[in-house]
Amino acid sequence: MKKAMIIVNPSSGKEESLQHVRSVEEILRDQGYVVTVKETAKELDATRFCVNACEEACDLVVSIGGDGTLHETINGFIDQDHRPRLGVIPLGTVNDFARALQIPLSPELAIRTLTSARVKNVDMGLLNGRMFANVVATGSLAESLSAVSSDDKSMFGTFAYFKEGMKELISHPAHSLIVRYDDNIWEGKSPLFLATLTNSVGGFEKLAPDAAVDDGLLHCFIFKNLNILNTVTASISLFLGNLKDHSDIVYFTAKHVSVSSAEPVSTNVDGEEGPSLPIELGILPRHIEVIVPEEV
Ligand SMILES: Nc1ncnc2c1ncn2[C@@H]1O[C@H](COP(=O)(O)OP(=O)(O)OP(=O)(O)O)[C@@H](O)[C@H]1O
Repeated sequence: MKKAMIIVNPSSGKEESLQHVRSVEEILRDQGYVVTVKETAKELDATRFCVNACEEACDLVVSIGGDGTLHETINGFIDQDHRPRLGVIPLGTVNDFARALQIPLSPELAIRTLTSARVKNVDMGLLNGRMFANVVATGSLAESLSAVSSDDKSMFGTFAYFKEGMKELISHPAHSLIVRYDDNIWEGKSPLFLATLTNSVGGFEKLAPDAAVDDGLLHCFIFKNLNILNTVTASISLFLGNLKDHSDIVYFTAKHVSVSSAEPVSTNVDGEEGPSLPIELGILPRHIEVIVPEEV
């Protein structure tokens, strides 16, 4: 008998997740799964539930929520010999992981994807021993992203991050960062360092068009001291998909990266507040099997 666990965050996005649980249950039962539903009530519940799913040898875990719920869910896979296949129903405000895997952002279509026979083995990032699915950001601009309120996210979606970022850029100086990668070192002032596994960051699907979910690489961007003027040109590059070629951006790929600073600097991991610097980043190539839509 196949076993599936649904992990649902009722607070994600526009707080509509619970409406979709019944349809997910039905579609899984039709496929012969015995289904358990676990509703999160607080931080790290999704991780505990996913640990249980691994220990109970579930075949499938379905995460219903945003990138934060997904981040907590995948961290339940750490050190597990048995890792269930993952299904994703994106109900957050940004949903970078779903965007990167072409999982539909419409809940009804995403739920239908659970019948797909196609799976993809997807890289997971490591940050100080914990996993991440999309992106790590650090610097003053990243700090402002953690400060985006739930109300703003529900009201403005991706634009809430853009709005907060522009505000921060005008009011706060860059931090001194030291970025070490492979045999290289970059030192200087930067308002933002990003390490992404996926093309989509903060809902901008063209931020890192070269980042394939299974290429075993961290795609890194160091924003050099941005001002109002070059922010405009960087924004244009962002929309055109060639940010990595902008003269005020340092771009590289690596398997190991460390970032430190003499100043206290926090991070944003998969859209939620992360640990303070220093951080050590690594990669677990093709670590998790995710259900993705059939090829069209
Ligand atoms: N019942 C709950 N009430 C409030 N917060 C919760 C609850 N359950 C889990 N959480 C927390 O909510 C956080 C955010 O969830 P999630 O990312 O899914 O939604 P979101 O912030 O609306 O979406 P996005 O990350 O796409 O902006 C999770 O990191 C988790 O710790």
